[in-house]
Amino acid sequence: MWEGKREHPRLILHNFITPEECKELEFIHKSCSTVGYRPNVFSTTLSHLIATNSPHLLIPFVSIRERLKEKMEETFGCEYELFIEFTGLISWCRGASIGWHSDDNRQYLKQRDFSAVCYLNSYGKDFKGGLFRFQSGEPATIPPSAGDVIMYTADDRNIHSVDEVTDGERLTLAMWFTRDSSHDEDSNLISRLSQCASPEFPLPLPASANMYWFCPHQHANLNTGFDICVARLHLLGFDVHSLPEEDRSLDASEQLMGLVQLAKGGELLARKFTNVLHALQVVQFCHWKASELKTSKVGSDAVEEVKAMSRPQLETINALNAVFLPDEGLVTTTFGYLCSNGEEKDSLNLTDASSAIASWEEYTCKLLKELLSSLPQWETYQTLHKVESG
Ligand SMILES: O=C(O)CCC(=O)C(=O)O
Ligand SMILES: [Fe+2]
Repeated sequence: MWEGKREHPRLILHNFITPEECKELEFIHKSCSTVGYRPNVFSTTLSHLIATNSPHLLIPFVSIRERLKEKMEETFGCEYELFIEFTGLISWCRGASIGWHSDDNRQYLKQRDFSAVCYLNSYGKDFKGGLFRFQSGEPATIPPSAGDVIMYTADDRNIHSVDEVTDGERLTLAMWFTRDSSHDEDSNLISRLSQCASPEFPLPLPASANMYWFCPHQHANLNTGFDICVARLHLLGFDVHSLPEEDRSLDASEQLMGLVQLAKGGELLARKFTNVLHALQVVQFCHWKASELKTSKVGSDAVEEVKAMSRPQLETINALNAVFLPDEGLVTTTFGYLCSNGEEKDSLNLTDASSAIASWEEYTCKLLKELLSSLPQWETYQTLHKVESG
Protein backbone atom coordinates (compact mmCIF):
# COMPACT_ATOMS: atom_id res chain seq x y z
CA MET A 1 0.00 0.00 0.00
CA TRP A 2 2.72 2.50 0.82
CA GLU A 3 5.19 3.81 -1.65
CA GLY A 4 8.22 3.47 0.59
CA LYS A 5 9.49 0.36 2.34
CA ARG A 6 8.21 -1.03 5.61
CA GLU A 7 11.05 0.67 7.46
CA HIS A 8 9.69 4.03 6.43
CA PRO A 9 5.90 3.84 6.34
CA ARG A 10 4.80 6.88 4.37
CA LEU A 11 2.62 7.94 1.47
CA ILE A 12 2.59 10.95 -0.83
CA LEU A 13 -0.76 11.90 -2.35
CA HIS A 14 -1.00 14.34 -5.22
CA ASN A 15 -3.94 16.77 -5.53
CA PHE A 16 -5.79 15.33 -2.53
CA ILE A 17 -7.04 18.81 -1.58
CA THR A 18 -8.77 20.76 -4.36
CA PRO A 19 -7.49 24.20 -5.46
CA GLU A 20 -10.75 25.74 -4.13
CA GLU A 21 -10.22 24.13 -0.71
CA CYS A 22 -6.62 25.41 -0.64
CA LYS A 23 -7.83 28.95 -1.35
CA GLU A 24 -10.55 28.82 1.29
CA LEU A 25 -8.13 27.60 3.97
CA GLU A 26 -5.69 30.32 2.92
CA PHE A 27 -8.45 32.89 3.40
CA ILE A 28 -9.17 31.50 6.89
CA HIS A 29 -5.51 31.57 7.87
CA LYS A 30 -4.85 35.05 6.56
CA SER A 31 -7.86 36.41 8.41
CA CYS A 32 -7.37 34.59 11.72
CA SER A 33 -3.76 33.55 12.27
CA THR A 34 -1.90 34.21 15.47
CA VAL A 35 1.64 33.77 16.76
CA GLY A 36 2.83 30.18 16.16
CA TYR A 37 4.91 27.61 18.00
CA ARG A 38 8.25 28.33 16.37
CA PRO A 39 10.10 31.49 15.31
CA ASN A 40 8.57 33.06 12.18
CA VAL A 41 5.69 30.59 12.23
CA PHE A 42 2.03 31.66 12.43
CA SER A 43 -0.84 29.35 13.20
CA THR A 44 -4.62 29.04 13.17
CA THR A 45 -5.94 26.21 15.32
CA LEU A 46 -9.58 25.15 15.42
CA SER A 47 -9.86 26.14 19.06
CA HIS A 48 -8.47 29.56 18.16
CA LEU A 49 -11.31 29.93 15.63
CA ILE A 50 -13.82 29.21 18.39
CA ALA A 51 -12.05 31.59 20.77
CA THR A 52 -12.22 34.43 18.23
CA ASN A 53 -15.97 33.95 17.83
CA SER A 54 -15.57 32.48 14.36
CA PRO A 55 -16.75 28.90 15.01
CA HIS A 56 -18.47 28.81 11.60
CA LEU A 57 -14.99 28.74 10.04
CA LEU A 58 -14.64 25.14 11.27
CA ILE A 59 -17.05 24.06 8.53
CA PRO A 60 -14.55 24.20 5.62
CA PHE A 61 -12.28 21.81 7.57
CA VAL A 62 -14.92 19.15 8.17
CA SER A 63 -14.86 17.18 4.94
CA ILE A 64 -11.08 17.56 4.51
CA ARG A 65 -10.45 16.14 8.00
CA GLU A 66 -12.87 13.32 7.36
CA ARG A 67 -11.24 12.36 4.05
CA LEU A 68 -7.74 12.55 5.54
CA LYS A 69 -8.62 10.36 8.50
CA GLU A 70 -10.21 7.74 6.24
CA LYS A 71 -7.20 7.74 3.94
CA MET A 72 -4.81 7.52 6.89
CA GLU A 73 -6.68 4.51 8.35
CA GLU A 74 -6.81 2.78 4.98
CA THR A 75 -3.12 3.42 4.28
CA PHE A 76 -1.86 2.20 7.63
CA GLY A 77 -4.47 -0.52 8.14
CA CYS A 78 -6.12 0.89 11.26
CA GLU A 79 -9.74 1.36 10.22
CA TYR A 80 -11.96 2.92 12.90
CA GLU A 81 -9.04 3.14 15.30
CA LEU A 82 -7.87 6.71 14.89
CA PHE A 83 -8.78 10.01 16.47
CA ILE A 84 -7.63 13.38 15.24
CA GLU A 85 -5.32 14.85 17.88
CA PHE A 86 -4.58 18.25 16.31
CA THR A 87 -5.61 20.29 13.28
CA GLY A 88 -3.96 23.58 12.41
CA LEU A 89 -3.14 25.89 9.57
CA ILE A 90 0.52 26.73 9.86
CA SER A 91 2.46 29.25 7.88
CA TRP A 92 6.22 29.26 7.69
CA CYS A 93 7.50 32.71 6.86
CA ARG A 94 10.94 33.91 5.85
CA GLY A 95 13.47 32.54 8.34
CA ALA A 96 11.29 29.65 9.56
CA SER A 97 12.66 26.10 9.50
CA ILE A 98 12.80 22.92 11.59
CA GLY A 99 15.73 20.53 11.99
CA TRP A 100 15.66 16.70 12.01
CA HIS A 101 12.96 15.36 14.30
CA SER A 102 10.17 12.84 14.60
CA ASP A 103 6.72 14.19 15.46
CA ASP A 104 6.42 12.20 18.71
CA ASN A 105 9.81 13.26 20.04
CA ARG A 106 8.64 14.77 23.34
CA GLN A 107 7.06 13.03 26.28
CA TYR A 108 3.92 15.14 25.87
CA LEU A 109 3.71 14.19 22.16
CA LYS A 110 3.92 10.42 22.67
CA GLN A 111 0.22 9.97 21.87
CA ARG A 112 0.89 10.96 18.26
CA ASP A 113 0.81 7.91 15.96
CA PHE A 114 0.55 9.42 12.49
CA SER A 115 1.14 12.79 10.81
CA ALA A 116 -0.37 14.41 7.74
CA VAL A 117 0.99 17.58 6.20
CA CYS A 118 -1.15 19.09 3.44
CA TYR A 119 0.40 21.74 1.26
CA LEU A 120 -1.85 24.67 0.48
CA ASN A 121 0.58 26.59 -1.71
CA SER A 122 3.59 25.79 -3.84
CA TYR A 123 7.35 25.86 -3.73
CA GLY A 124 8.77 28.34 -6.26
CA LYS A 125 5.41 29.89 -7.10
CA ASP A 126 4.47 31.17 -3.64
CA PHE A 127 7.68 30.86 -1.61
CA LYS A 128 11.32 29.92 -1.81
CA GLY A 129 13.16 27.40 0.36
CA GLY A 130 10.98 25.29 2.65
CA LEU A 131 11.70 21.89 1.08
CA PHE A 132 10.56 18.94 3.18
CA ARG A 133 13.17 16.21 3.67
CA PHE A 134 13.13 12.67 5.05
CA GLN A 135 16.43 11.70 6.64
CA SER A 136 16.31 8.21 5.10
CA GLY A 137 14.19 6.26 2.63
CA GLU A 138 12.42 7.45 -0.47
CA PRO A 139 11.34 9.96 -1.48
CA ALA A 140 14.05 11.96 0.25
CA THR A 141 13.03 15.47 -0.74
CA ILE A 142 9.55 16.82 -1.29
CA PRO A 143 8.94 20.21 -2.85
CA PRO A 144 5.56 21.36 -1.45
CA SER A 145 2.86 21.65 -4.10
CA ALA A 146 -0.67 22.95 -3.45
CA GLY A 147 -3.10 20.07 -2.91
CA ASP A 148 -0.46 17.43 -2.11
CA VAL A 149 -0.36 15.56 1.19
CA ILE A 150 2.38 13.60 2.95
CA MET A 151 1.33 10.95 5.46
CA TYR A 152 3.82 9.20 7.71
CA THR A 153 4.19 7.52 11.07
CA ALA A 154 5.05 10.00 13.83
CA ASP A 155 7.88 7.81 15.18
CA ASP A 156 11.60 7.69 14.41
CA ARG A 157 11.11 5.69 11.20
CA ASN A 158 10.22 9.03 9.63
CA ILE A 159 12.72 11.57 10.83
CA HIS A 160 12.29 14.72 8.74
CA SER A 161 13.11 18.41 8.48
CA VAL A 162 12.03 21.56 6.69
CA ASP A 163 14.61 23.81 5.03
CA GLU A 164 14.57 27.47 5.94
CA VAL A 165 12.03 29.52 4.03
CA THR A 166 13.91 32.32 2.28
CA ASP A 167 11.01 34.27 0.76
CA GLY A 168 7.20 34.19 0.85
CA GLU A 169 4.74 32.45 3.20
CA ARG A 170 4.66 28.65 3.03
CA LEU A 171 1.21 27.44 4.07
CA THR A 172 0.24 24.00 5.35
CA LEU A 173 -2.61 22.19 7.04
CA ALA A 174 -0.94 20.05 9.68
CA MET A 175 -2.73 17.18 11.39
CA TRP A 176 -1.78 14.55 13.88
CA PHE A 177 -3.65 11.30 14.57
CA THR A 178 -3.75 9.14 17.68
CA ARG A 179 -5.17 5.84 18.89
CA ASP A 180 -5.65 7.36 22.33
CA SER A 181 -9.23 8.59 22.71
CA SER A 182 -8.24 10.84 25.61
CA HIS A 183 -6.45 13.05 23.06
CA ASP A 184 -9.42 13.32 20.71
CA GLU A 185 -9.59 16.87 19.36
CA ASP A 186 -13.20 16.46 18.23
CA SER A 187 -14.75 15.84 21.63
CA ASN A 188 -12.87 18.81 23.00
CA LEU A 189 -14.02 21.08 20.16
CA ILE A 190 -17.62 19.86 20.42
CA SER A 191 -17.84 20.62 24.11
CA ARG A 192 -16.54 24.15 23.46
CA LEU A 193 -18.93 24.62 20.55
CA SER A 194 -21.86 23.48 22.68
CA GLN A 195 -21.04 26.12 25.24
CA CYS A 196 -20.67 28.97 22.78
CA ALA A 197 -22.68 28.29 19.63
CA SER A 198 -25.50 30.77 19.58
CA PRO A 199 -27.68 31.40 16.54
CA GLU A 200 -26.52 35.00 16.47
CA PHE A 201 -24.43 36.36 13.62
CA PRO A 202 -20.80 35.81 14.65
CA LEU A 203 -18.75 38.99 14.57
CA PRO A 204 -15.09 38.13 14.94
CA LEU A 205 -13.57 39.05 18.25
CA PRO A 206 -9.79 39.22 18.80
CA ALA A 207 -8.99 36.48 21.32
CA SER A 208 -6.82 38.79 23.38
CA ALA A 209 -5.79 42.40 23.26
CA ASN A 210 -2.37 41.26 22.25
CA MET A 211 -1.85 40.06 18.70
CA TYR A 212 1.59 41.58 18.62
CA TRP A 213 4.29 39.51 17.02
CA PHE A 214 7.90 40.09 18.01
CA CYS A 215 10.54 39.49 15.42
CA PRO A 216 13.03 36.92 16.73
CA HIS A 217 16.77 37.19 16.12
CA GLN A 218 16.72 40.86 17.00
CA HIS A 219 18.93 42.32 19.64
CA ALA A 220 16.96 42.05 22.87
CA ASN A 221 16.71 45.80 23.38
CA LEU A 222 15.97 46.44 19.72
CA ASN A 223 12.79 44.43 19.81
CA THR A 224 10.61 45.13 16.83
CA GLY A 225 7.48 43.50 15.49
CA PHE A 226 3.92 44.31 14.46
CA ASP A 227 0.28 43.62 15.14
CA ILE A 228 -0.62 40.68 12.90
CA CYS A 229 -3.98 42.10 11.76
CA VAL A 230 -2.63 45.58 11.01
CA ALA A 231 0.28 43.98 9.14
CA ARG A 232 -1.92 41.74 7.00
CA LEU A 233 -4.13 44.71 6.10
CA HIS A 234 -1.07 46.79 5.31
CA LEU A 235 0.20 44.15 2.90
CA LEU A 236 -3.00 44.55 0.89
CA GLY A 237 -2.51 48.32 0.96
CA PHE A 238 -4.95 49.26 3.73
CA ASP A 239 -4.40 51.39 6.82
CA VAL A 240 -6.47 51.24 9.97
CA HIS A 241 -8.21 54.27 11.46
CA SER A 242 -9.64 53.88 14.96
CA LEU A 243 -12.62 55.87 16.12
CA PRO A 244 -12.35 58.10 19.15
CA GLU A 245 -13.71 56.20 22.12
CA GLU A 246 -15.64 57.92 24.86
CA ASP A 247 -13.18 56.41 27.25
CA ARG A 248 -9.91 58.02 26.28
CA SER A 249 -8.00 56.15 28.95
CA LEU A 250 -7.91 53.03 26.80
CA ASP A 251 -4.39 51.92 26.18
CA ALA A 252 -3.12 51.58 22.62
CA SER A 253 -3.73 47.86 22.27
CA GLU A 254 -7.41 48.38 23.11
CA GLN A 255 -7.89 50.71 20.16
CA LEU A 256 -7.96 47.85 17.68
CA MET A 257 -10.61 46.07 19.74
CA GLY A 258 -13.16 48.82 19.16
CA LEU A 259 -14.65 50.43 16.05
CA VAL A 260 -12.22 50.92 13.18
CA GLN A 261 -12.34 52.18 9.60
CA LEU A 262 -10.27 51.31 6.55
CA ALA A 263 -8.14 53.86 4.73
CA LYS A 264 -6.16 53.78 1.53
CA GLY A 265 -4.42 56.38 -0.61
CA GLY A 266 -5.56 59.40 1.41
CA GLU A 267 -9.18 58.22 1.50
CA LEU A 268 -11.34 56.74 4.22
CA LEU A 269 -14.27 54.33 3.97
CA ALA A 270 -17.26 55.58 5.98
CA ARG A 271 -18.28 52.07 7.01
CA LYS A 272 -17.29 51.13 10.55
CA PHE A 273 -16.06 47.67 11.48
CA THR A 274 -16.59 46.18 14.95
CA ASN A 275 -12.85 45.73 15.45
CA VAL A 276 -9.68 45.15 13.46
CA LEU A 277 -10.35 41.42 13.08
CA HIS A 278 -13.72 42.13 11.50
CA ALA A 279 -12.08 44.53 9.03
CA LEU A 280 -9.37 41.96 8.26
CA GLN A 281 -11.85 39.13 7.61
CA VAL A 282 -13.79 41.27 5.15
CA VAL A 283 -10.65 42.44 3.33
CA GLN A 284 -9.21 38.92 3.10
CA PHE A 285 -12.58 37.67 1.85
CA CYS A 286 -12.52 40.39 -0.78
CA HIS A 287 -8.99 39.36 -1.77
CA TRP A 288 -10.01 35.67 -1.99
CA LYS A 289 -13.13 36.37 -4.06
CA ALA A 290 -11.77 39.36 -6.00
CA SER A 291 -12.40 38.06 -9.51
CA GLU A 292 -15.95 36.88 -8.73
CA LEU A 293 -16.83 40.07 -6.89
CA LYS A 294 -15.53 42.25 -9.70
CA THR A 295 -17.59 40.50 -12.37
CA SER A 296 -20.79 40.54 -10.32
CA LYS A 297 -20.41 44.24 -9.38
CA VAL A 298 -23.07 45.05 -6.83
CA GLY A 299 -25.31 48.04 -7.57
CA SER A 300 -23.59 51.33 -6.79
CA ASP A 301 -26.21 52.11 -4.12
CA ALA A 302 -24.72 49.26 -2.09
CA VAL A 303 -21.30 50.92 -2.24
CA GLU A 304 -20.49 52.89 0.85
CA GLU A 305 -19.08 56.33 0.80
CA VAL A 306 -15.38 56.92 0.34
CA LYS A 307 -14.19 60.32 1.53
CA ALA A 308 -10.93 62.23 1.50
CA MET A 309 -9.21 62.02 4.85
CA SER A 310 -8.91 64.98 7.18
CA ARG A 311 -5.63 65.92 8.82
CA PRO A 312 -6.60 64.62 12.29
CA GLN A 313 -7.69 61.33 10.71
CA LEU A 314 -4.33 61.00 9.01
CA GLU A 315 -2.63 61.73 12.33
CA THR A 316 -4.65 58.99 14.06
CA ILE A 317 -3.56 56.52 11.40
CA ASN A 318 0.07 57.54 11.74
CA ALA A 319 -0.12 57.24 15.51
CA LEU A 320 -1.61 53.74 15.24
CA ASN A 321 1.04 52.68 12.74
CA ALA A 322 3.78 53.96 15.03
CA VAL A 323 2.56 51.53 17.71
CA PHE A 324 1.37 48.56 15.67
CA LEU A 325 3.56 48.76 12.60
CA PRO A 326 6.77 50.54 13.59
CA ASP A 327 8.76 48.86 10.82
CA GLU A 328 6.82 48.59 7.57
CA GLY A 329 9.67 46.76 5.87
CA LEU A 330 9.33 43.92 8.37
CA VAL A 331 5.81 43.21 7.10
CA THR A 332 6.99 42.74 3.54
CA THR A 333 9.90 40.56 4.54
CA THR A 334 7.68 38.43 6.82
CA PHE A 335 4.38 38.04 4.96
CA GLY A 336 5.26 39.31 1.50
CA TYR A 337 6.79 37.54 -1.46
CA LEU A 338 9.56 39.74 -2.73
CA CYS A 339 9.40 38.18 -6.21
CA SER A 340 5.84 39.43 -6.65
CA ASN A 341 6.90 43.13 -6.60
CA GLY A 342 4.24 43.94 -4.01
CA GLU A 343 1.47 44.04 -6.63
CA GLU A 344 -1.01 42.81 -3.97
CA LYS A 345 -0.91 46.27 -2.49
CA ASP A 346 -2.77 47.80 -5.42
CA SER A 347 -5.12 44.95 -6.18
CA LEU A 348 -8.02 46.17 -4.03
CA ASN A 349 -9.48 49.60 -3.35
CA LEU A 350 -11.86 50.88 -0.66
CA THR A 351 -14.90 50.46 -2.91
CA ASP A 352 -14.01 46.80 -3.50
CA ALA A 353 -13.73 46.26 0.26
CA SER A 354 -17.04 47.98 0.83
CA SER A 355 -18.91 45.97 -1.76
CA ALA A 356 -17.45 42.73 -0.34
CA ILE A 357 -19.16 43.27 3.03
CA ALA A 358 -22.51 41.88 1.92
CA SER A 359 -20.93 38.80 0.31
CA TRP A 360 -18.81 38.18 3.41
CA GLU A 361 -21.97 38.33 5.54
CA GLU A 362 -23.74 35.92 3.22
CA TYR A 363 -20.79 33.50 3.33
CA THR A 364 -20.66 33.75 7.13
CA CYS A 365 -24.42 33.10 7.46
CA LYS A 366 -24.25 30.09 5.19
CA LEU A 367 -21.46 28.50 7.26
CA LEU A 368 -23.17 29.38 10.53
CA LYS A 369 -26.37 27.73 9.36
CA GLU A 370 -24.46 24.58 8.50
CA LEU A 371 -22.70 24.64 11.86
CA LEU A 372 -25.92 24.99 13.80
CA SER A 373 -27.64 22.22 11.88
CA SER A 374 -24.64 19.87 12.24
CA LEU A 375 -23.96 20.42 15.93
CA PRO A 376 -26.73 18.15 17.35
CA GLN A 377 -25.36 15.22 15.32
CA TRP A 378 -21.79 16.06 16.24
CA GLU A 379 -22.83 16.02 19.89
CA THR A 380 -24.50 12.64 19.49
CA TYR A 381 -21.58 10.96 17.70
CA GLN A 382 -18.80 13.03 19.31
CA THR A 383 -17.14 13.61 15.93
CA LEU A 384 -17.07 16.49 13.48
CA HIS A 385 -18.49 15.04 10.28
CA LYS A 386 -20.31 16.11 7.16
CA VAL A 387 -24.04 16.23 7.89
CA GLU A 388 -26.18 16.17 4.76
CA SER A 389 -28.65 19.00 5.02
CA GLY A 390 -32.34 18.82 4.12
O1 LIG B 1 5.51 21.74 7.15
C1 LIG B 1 6.06 20.67 6.93
O2 LIG B 1 6.35 20.28 5.80
C2 LIG B 1 6.42 19.77 8.10
C3 LIG B 1 6.33 20.43 9.43
C4 LIG B 1 6.83 19.59 10.55
O3 LIG B 1 7.64 18.75 10.40
C5 LIG B 1 6.28 19.77 11.92
O4 LIG B 1 5.58 20.75 12.17
O5 LIG B 1 6.54 18.90 12.77
FE1 LIG C 1 7.42 17.28 11.89
